Amino acid sequence: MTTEPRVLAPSEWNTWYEQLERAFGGVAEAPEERALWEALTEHDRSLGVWEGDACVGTAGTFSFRLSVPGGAVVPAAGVTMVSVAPTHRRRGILTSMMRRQLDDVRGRGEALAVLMASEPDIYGRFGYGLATQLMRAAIDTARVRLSVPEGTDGVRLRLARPEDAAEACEAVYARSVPLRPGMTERRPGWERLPLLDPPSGRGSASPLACVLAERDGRVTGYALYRVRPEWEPAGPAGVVVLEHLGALDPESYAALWRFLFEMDLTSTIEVRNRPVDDAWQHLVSDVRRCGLALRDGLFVRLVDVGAALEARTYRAPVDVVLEVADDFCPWNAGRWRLTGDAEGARCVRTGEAPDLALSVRELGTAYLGGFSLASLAAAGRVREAREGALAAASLAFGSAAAPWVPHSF
Ligand SMILES: CC(=O)SCCNC(=O)CCNC(=O)[C@H](O)C(C)(C)COP(=O)(O)OP(=O)(O)OC[C@H]1O[C@@H](n2cnc3c(N)ncnc32)[C@H](O)[C@@H]1OP(=O)(O)O
Repeated sequence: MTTEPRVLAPSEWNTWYEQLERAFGGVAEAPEERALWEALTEHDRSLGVWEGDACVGTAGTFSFRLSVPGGAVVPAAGVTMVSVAPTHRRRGILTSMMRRQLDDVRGRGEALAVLMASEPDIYGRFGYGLATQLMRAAIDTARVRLSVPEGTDGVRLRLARPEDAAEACEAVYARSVPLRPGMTERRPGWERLPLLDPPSGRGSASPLACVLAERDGRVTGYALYRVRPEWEPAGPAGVVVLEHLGALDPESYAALWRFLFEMDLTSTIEVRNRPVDDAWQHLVSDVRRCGLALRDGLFVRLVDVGAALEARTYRAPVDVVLEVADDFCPWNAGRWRLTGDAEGARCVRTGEAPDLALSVRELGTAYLGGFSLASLAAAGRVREAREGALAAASLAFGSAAAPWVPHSF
């Protein structure tokens, strides 16, 4: 008999995780990767559905702190490790876990839940909206030239072992978090994620390598990368695979990219996950030869509409009444008056006439400023009831930097 989801006991973790691995195809993760996810699992926030001793459903939650427009870093439930046994699919087990999980998140007073989806089609029904995109690229460095700003030559580059450089890289990362919505503060243990480098995950590429940018003896940027040597009849055609890059100023940023561009015996940089507004696009001579591609990134769900809309700031003054539909979390449904600007915001229940009507999913999509309310309205997903309200709110919800999540979870 299938029971309701219940909280995971630490001793059950192996059985629970085996169910997750099976649902993803049954290929066992490398021991070091498994060990890291075990260490990061928050047992008291992880749910299992059991049939006797057999685990048939899993869902985890990480206690993230997420950057939102305006620079505040706020609690957010990071939904993860979701699976249902192939023998038990499509009979409502995921729905029961989503129900319990969102009730728990609400009980903890977290206004946001976020996730990265294995398939984008799954989570809209639970009120999650696609809020960020990530950029991929394959840059033809044999044809594309890079122009760097003045001062770049003053940046010193130094190779380091990734483990030895981790503390300095993390310090750069930490300073970037409030500057870009969607980034998460790294809680203890998470600094190991960018260093994860199991041989089975490298393909024919090298182990992870690290280059540091330094100015006046201070680390001002880093890149974690691999090299995949390849040879063609006409000569070398190696690939630089960029895993992570962070920099505190334009010169350090450009010096790191120049390093990647000029690597001997390579002619491509493979970019796996960068923000859509990443600045290297303005340094290259021919963006068309950079093989740009977009993919869905973070999905956001407002668990408490009022608290979530008050947690961020707004690029322009806004005063708007939102009529929100929310079937899965009905405590959010109804009218909210949002007033705010770049300094702060208030969002309270109201009985006034609505200016915009939308579902909580659209609010999630617009929340980090990565997609505009105007584009959602053009798709018929936001309805304007007062002329001018859409343009004003759309402007206010924007973000100076495109929201982005630097890693999967
Ligand atoms: C954040 C993360 O961890 S993402 C990882 C998600 N996990 C995976 O992709 C692993 C492989 N897949 C699975 O384990 C399962 O198929 C799950 C978890 C995706 C779905 O579990 P189920 O218990 O079958 O879902 P459930 O029966 O509750 O379905 C609820 C609704 O979602 C729909 N649905 C479920 N899975 C999918 C899917 N992959 N694509 C589209 N719709 C889906 C169902 O059709 C159903 O729709 P309805 O309400 O209109 O009838």
